[in-house]
Amino acid sequence: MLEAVDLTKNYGTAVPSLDRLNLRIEAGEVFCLLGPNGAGKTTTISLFLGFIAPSAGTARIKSLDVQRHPLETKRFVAYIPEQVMLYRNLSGLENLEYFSALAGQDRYTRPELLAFFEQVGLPAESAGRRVGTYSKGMRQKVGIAIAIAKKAEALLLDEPTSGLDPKASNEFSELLGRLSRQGVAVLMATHDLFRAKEAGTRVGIMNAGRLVATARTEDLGYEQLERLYLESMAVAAAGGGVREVRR
Ligand SMILES: Nc1ncnc2c1ncn2[C@@H]1O[C@H](COP(=O)(O)OP(=O)(O)OP(=O)(O)O)[C@@H](O)[C@H]1O
Repeated sequence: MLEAVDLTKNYGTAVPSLDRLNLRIEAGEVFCLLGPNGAGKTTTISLFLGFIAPSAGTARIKSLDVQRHPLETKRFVAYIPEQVMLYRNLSGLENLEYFSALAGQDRYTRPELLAFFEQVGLPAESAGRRVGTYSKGMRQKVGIAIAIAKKAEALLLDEPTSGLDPKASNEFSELLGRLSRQGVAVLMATHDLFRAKEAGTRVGIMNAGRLVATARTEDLGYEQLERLYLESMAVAAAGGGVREVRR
């Protein structure tokens, strides 16, 4: 569903920002990308979104090369950054209507739009309110509602829960779980090991542009994940392949 084959981005620096990433995320998986600042997480997401072109290798969505099929692949994918970009002066419902229409969906009726709102746990009372009055957690939920309305088959998220309180963050993770159970492939970059363990089906740890370890979250306790993360920093410095941790 989401596939990186030897995906590389080099801005002309000594160390590539992304160095031969090989990764496959199937429909229904939530893959959490962990790693320190500058590891290459946002670069990976930007390549899948076609915001930047790879120096080598391929990013594919539903087997289509993102570079060769920019319009088709954009239709399949939804993106939720740290701050979901919405029109502050439009209501939540108007934003939802606008962005789903932009994604090529037929116009939804008001009850249909309200149903998307309800699905993501946004109170019906807020639907007609200006987004400028929403909390961050509410705006992130509008982002998920847009992904659902857009019928996205892949969801890319870059630190979507940063700055959310634990309850909002937990609700957000539950929504991701629900989307994945409906067959959406999810790739989420995060610094939050706890959230990755809770929300993810798999984790990948990056450092200095390289994917250095992967594991299924069901195979690791939180403390083991933290240990793997810390060990991965040393492994990256020493070089080598991807460490796949299995129970
Ligand atoms: N336009 C650019 N020109 C040059 N270098 C860049 C550019 N964009 C990113 N980089 C470099 O690529 C590397 C990877 O950056 P990236 O933003 O992917 O890291 P990240 O893992 O998302 O970090 P963070 O956790 O801080 O968001 C960094 O060293 C960064 O400085």
